[in-house]
Amino acid sequence: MRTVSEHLAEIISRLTPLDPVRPPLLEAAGTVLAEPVTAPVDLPPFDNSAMDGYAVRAADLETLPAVLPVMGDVPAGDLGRPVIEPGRAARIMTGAPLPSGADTVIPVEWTDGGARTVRIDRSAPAGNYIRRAGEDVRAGATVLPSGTRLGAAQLGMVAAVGCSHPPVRPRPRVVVLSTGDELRDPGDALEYGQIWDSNSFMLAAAVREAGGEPLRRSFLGDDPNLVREALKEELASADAIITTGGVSMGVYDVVKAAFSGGGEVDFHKVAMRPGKPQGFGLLDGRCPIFTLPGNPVSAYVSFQVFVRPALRYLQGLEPEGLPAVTARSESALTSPDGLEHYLRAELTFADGSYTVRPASAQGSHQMAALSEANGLIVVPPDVTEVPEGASVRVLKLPS
Ligand SMILES: Nc1nc2c(c(=O)[nH]1)N[C@H]1C(S)=C(S)[C@@H](COP(=O)(O)OP(=O)(O)OC[C@H]3O[C@@H](n4cnc5c(N)ncnc54)[C@H](O)[C@@H]3O)O[C@H]1N2
Ligand code: MOO
Repeated sequence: MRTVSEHLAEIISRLTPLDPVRPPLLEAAGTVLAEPVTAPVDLPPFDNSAMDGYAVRAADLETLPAVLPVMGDVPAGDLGRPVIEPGRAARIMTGAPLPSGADTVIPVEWTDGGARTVRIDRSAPAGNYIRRAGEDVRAGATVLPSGTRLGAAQLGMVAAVGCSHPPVRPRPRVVVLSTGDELRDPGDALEYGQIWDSNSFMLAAAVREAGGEPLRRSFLGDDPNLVREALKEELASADAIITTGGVSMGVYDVVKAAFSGGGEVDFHKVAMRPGKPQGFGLLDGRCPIFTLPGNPVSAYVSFQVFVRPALRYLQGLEPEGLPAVTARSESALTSPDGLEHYLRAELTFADGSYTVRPASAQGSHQMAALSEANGLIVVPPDVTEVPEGASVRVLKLPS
C-alpha cells in the first residue's frame, strides 16, 4: 500500500500545466493568469473630480459666501480640455477631467447649485475632492501576478488596464464518466438491483468548483472493451478523465479489466478510508485519467484529495489540498490502524474557535451524511483513538 501523499506526489509529477491561451475577457472569468498583467497607463489616467460640484481655485474662496460666474459644464468623458480663469467656476461631474486653472472641487451640496453663477458657502483647500492621475495604479506597474485566479474583482482590474484578451491557462476540460451495469439516470425508473447514477453529477459539479469545465458522459456498463474504446474517443476533447467504479477486487471490475496490463493506468491500494482502491495514468501518454472507486463517498473524498490538487496544477496553481483548520472534536473517534481516515463532519466556528462533530454515519455508501457535512476530519494512519475534546485537523469542504 502507498500513502496518500505518495500517490498525490506521483500524480503531480506526471502532469504538465495546460498551455496558455488568450480568450476574450469574460471567457477568462475564473481562469488563472499565465503571465502578469501590467498597466500601460496611469490609473486614473488624468486628474479628475470625485464629486458632482464646481471646479474652482481655492484662492477664490477666501471670502464667503463667494459668488462666481460659471463658465460651463464639464461632464465625465469631456474631451474639450477646458481651462478656467481666476475668479470663475466650472460645473463639474464625478469622473470628469479637472479643468486646468482649477485646483479644488466644491461639492454641489456646499453651494446654491447655480448654472450661470454659483454661490459657494464653504471653502476648501487645494486638492479637495480631486482624484490624482496614477493614485490607483502607476503606468508600468504589475497589477496582478501570474498565478492569480480571475475572480470578479481581478477580472475588473484586467479590464481597467485595458487588456481585452488576458493570458490565462484554460479551464481543464474534464470528462466524467461512471461505470456499472446497475446504473440508471436520475428520472428513469429503477428495477430491483438498480440505482441512480449520482457520481457523475457530483463529480461534474466538483470539477466546476475546482475551476475545470466538466464534460459529463452517460454511464457505461461492465464491458471492458466498450470502456476502453469510449475513453479513447474522449481523448480528442479531454484534458483529463475521471471514471468511477470498477476498480476493486470483484470479477466485474470493468475499469481495472479495461486497463490492467496495458501499462497506461496503474492501480494501487492507497492507505486511506474511504478511497482505498485508486488508479491513475496517462492515456496516449498525455491525458491524465483518474479511476476512482465507485462508492459515492469514496469517489468524492478521492476527488478532493487527489483530483482537485491535480486540476489546480493543470491551471498553473500550486497543487494544494482543501483549506484545513484545527478544531476541537466534540466526541471521541476511533480510526483504523494504518489508514488515513477522512470522517464526514459538521464544523462550527463560534467564539473564535472551531469545534467539529463527526457524522454518525461513516459508510462510504452513505451520501446523506456526506451531503450534510461541511468538513472532513483527517485522522493520520498511526492514530487509532482520538479522545473527546482533542484537537483534530479538519478539511473545509467547498460550499
Ligand atoms: N473483496 C473486496 N471488496 C471490496 C474491496 C476490497 O478491498 N476487497 N474494496 C471495497 C472498497 S473500499 C471500495 S471503495 C469499493 C470500490 O469498488 P469499485 O470501485 O469497484 O466500485 P463498484 O464495485 O463499481 O461500486 C461500488 C459501490 O458504489 C456504487 N456505485 C458505483 N457507481 C456509482 C454511481 N455512479 N453512482 C452511485 N453509486 C455508484 C455501486 O453500486 C456499489 O454499491 O469496493 C469495495 N469492495
Ligand atoms: O475505500 Mo472504500 O472507499 O473504503 O469504501
